Amino acid sequence: MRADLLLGKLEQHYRQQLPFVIYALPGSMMVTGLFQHTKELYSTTTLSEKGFVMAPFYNSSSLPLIPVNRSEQIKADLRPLRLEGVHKEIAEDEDSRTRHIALVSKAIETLTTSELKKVVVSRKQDLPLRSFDIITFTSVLFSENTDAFRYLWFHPKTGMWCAATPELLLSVADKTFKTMSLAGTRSKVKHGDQQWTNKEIEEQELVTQAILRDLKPFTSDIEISETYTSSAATLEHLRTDISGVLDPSASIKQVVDTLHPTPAVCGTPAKKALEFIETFEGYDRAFYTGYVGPVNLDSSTSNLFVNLRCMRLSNKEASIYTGGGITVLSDPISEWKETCNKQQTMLKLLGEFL
Ligand SMILES: C=C(O[C@@H]1C=C(C(=O)O)C=C[C@H]1O)C(=O)O
Repeated sequence: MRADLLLGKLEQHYRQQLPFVIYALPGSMMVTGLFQHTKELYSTTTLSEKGFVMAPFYNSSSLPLIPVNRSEQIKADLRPLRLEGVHKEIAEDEDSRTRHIALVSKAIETLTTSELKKVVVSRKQDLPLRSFDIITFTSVLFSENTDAFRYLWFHPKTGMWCAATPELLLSVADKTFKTMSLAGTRSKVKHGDQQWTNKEIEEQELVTQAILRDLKPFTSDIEISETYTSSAATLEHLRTDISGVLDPSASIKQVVDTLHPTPAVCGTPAKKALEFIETFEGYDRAFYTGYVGPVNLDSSTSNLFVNLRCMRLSNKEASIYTGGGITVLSDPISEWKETCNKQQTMLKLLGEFL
């Protein structure tokens, strides 16, 4: 019943172009929806309000927020409405391929001749939709990739965005925190039990070290897991879990501002990587590689995820955003393929609308 109620509310809000967000934490089919009463664009500069935040990649002091006290909150178990995605191949776009390979080659050249050690480069692919039905789409989004954090956000000022992201940026409950270092990508089917290459091991280690360095001033009792293989849809990544205690004086915003953007989505040194991205990537990442999630909800816990395996949607078009970390050991053609593989997570949700 609650599931029908939630989806009914969603359809009505979308028809009226009223802001809403629905989301589910990794491993859960319990979906929370926040349905804002008016079209106003609320924002936060401190992450101290209760609500759902949607932060862009590029530094922005004011972050879009759907506040709990301006919304109706509905929770529902979406298990009864389970719906599988439909796999549909799309043709490789030659122009995008040429452009991405040139971008990766430029990155490798810059890495060899400067102090830049890693840079994450990305692309956006626009796909026309034959039709779009928000209820079917939502059912598939929340049925697939249940290990990921899934959300669907709509605001008339930002458009509609969704993701099924495997990457936690920061979760905080009672001053204890969790985060992860996630990098290195390979296809699950192809590699089976094979070892990871040095390129991937080094690339992920760079991310772990940067996170530990950035957290040091605010934290104590840090625990670091072994680095292990973690699966995300058809892909696998290298992952290290990091947890500990936040200093009583540290605010979530302070910690997030030092972590974001991590070298998993930007590079290292961060400033140089950002300069490269701004100069050569050639498009606006908008909310891709920003962070999203509930803040100060459910007994004051916050769960922020990196906005990956995401897309922007309208009734007519989907724009899928994907990228990958480049080091001097990268191969441009493999990097192109990696972005195509990463697109599969979102493509499977679009299946019947393409
Ligand atoms: C940039 C993306 O993913 C990030 C980059 C990875 C990589 O370079 O191997 C792996 C996981 C993510 O941290 C993306 O999915 O678009």
